[in-house]
Amino acid sequence: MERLTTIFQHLNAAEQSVGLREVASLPSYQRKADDIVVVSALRTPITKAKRGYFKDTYVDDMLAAVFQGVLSDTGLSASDIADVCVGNVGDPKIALTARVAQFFSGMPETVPVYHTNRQCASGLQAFMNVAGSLKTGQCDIGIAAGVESLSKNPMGASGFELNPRLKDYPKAQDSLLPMGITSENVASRFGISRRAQDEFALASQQKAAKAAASGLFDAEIVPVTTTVADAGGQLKTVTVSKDEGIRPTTMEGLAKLRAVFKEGGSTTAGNSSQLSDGAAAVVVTTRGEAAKRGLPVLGVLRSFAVIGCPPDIMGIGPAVAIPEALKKAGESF
Ligand SMILES: CC(=O)SCCNC(=O)CCNC(=O)[C@H](O)C(C)(C)COP(=O)(O)OP(=O)(O)OC[C@H]1O[C@@H](n2cnc3c(N)ncnc32)[C@H](O)[C@@H]1OP(=O)(O)O
Repeated sequence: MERLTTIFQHLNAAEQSVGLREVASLPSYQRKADDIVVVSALRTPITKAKRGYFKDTYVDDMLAAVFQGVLSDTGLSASDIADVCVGNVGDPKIALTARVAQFFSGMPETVPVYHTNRQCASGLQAFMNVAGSLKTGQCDIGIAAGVESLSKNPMGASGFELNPRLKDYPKAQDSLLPMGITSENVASRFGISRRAQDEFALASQQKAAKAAASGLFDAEIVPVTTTVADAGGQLKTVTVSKDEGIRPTTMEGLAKLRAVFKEGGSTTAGNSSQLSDGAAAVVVTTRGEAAKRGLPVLGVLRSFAVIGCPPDIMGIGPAVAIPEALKKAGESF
């Protein structure tokens, strides 16, 4: 009993230290030793593809930076990590890249690494894969990561042979649509005006600028030292520690931008998600293991849901899946 009380005190202390008390006070919230928790979460800065500081950086270098970051943040030995899963969409060599990154980061060969692809949610799926391994007792501590370099691996359905039978399957054809067109489809199908999109973009820029100016991102960003070629092809060494997508933005400035994907459309460079390069990683374990090792609980897995949606409006995915995830967690909104 005394041991249980001590563990419970550890659990409380860990959560209070990261301000999870409000969540912990929800009626449906019960702490259990086998809860899946995040004890470290770090990312590289997010840079502009093709023109940003990571345009010449290899995918494995970005991944290695976040692997090293979370290992040093937790103080865990690399051999404590029982499994690593990397979410990625665009790198055709990700199976090799992920293994290379592991060695760059100093993790020994005994740590297995694999990858998963659930499109834009690949990093989240990597987290769920590690959570599943923890739940089935395959491992005690794992790393879930995500990485994408649109500089090195541009998006698009070019460069491979398409099955001619696609023409008979409209939804299969829709799966090849560029994200910008799916954005136009969402806007017209759900009546989302250009103004509403620009207002959202402005609010997003303002929130990001405020958070960056007050240093809120600093603790989650791993500065990355890399090389970048200038306009003349000359390589220089830089240490990148800031996101590149945040820029001074006004409604007037946004209103001047033309639609990029469709004549008369409403998706512009200002209200689109930027083409980016970057990586992120979390250390995932159980609440009991975190308490044993004195690691802080930064987040707790309450539920997860995956639901497919029409591919020509794929951007609505979260609107379909989040209610289901909340239902599974016993919450509503
Ligand atoms: C891993 C991932 O990144 S997945 C997500 C990828 N996102 C998508 O697929 C969504 C679709 N988006 C896209 O394809 C691209 O963002 C595009 C094609 C719309 C725009 O790409 P780019 O031309 O590279 O955009 P870029 O950021 O350079 O902006 C172009 C111009 O628009 C203007 N602009 C962009 N944002 C703003 C803003 N907030 N306010 C005012 N002007 C702006 C600027 O004039 C800018 O030129 P500048 O950089 O010289 O100032």
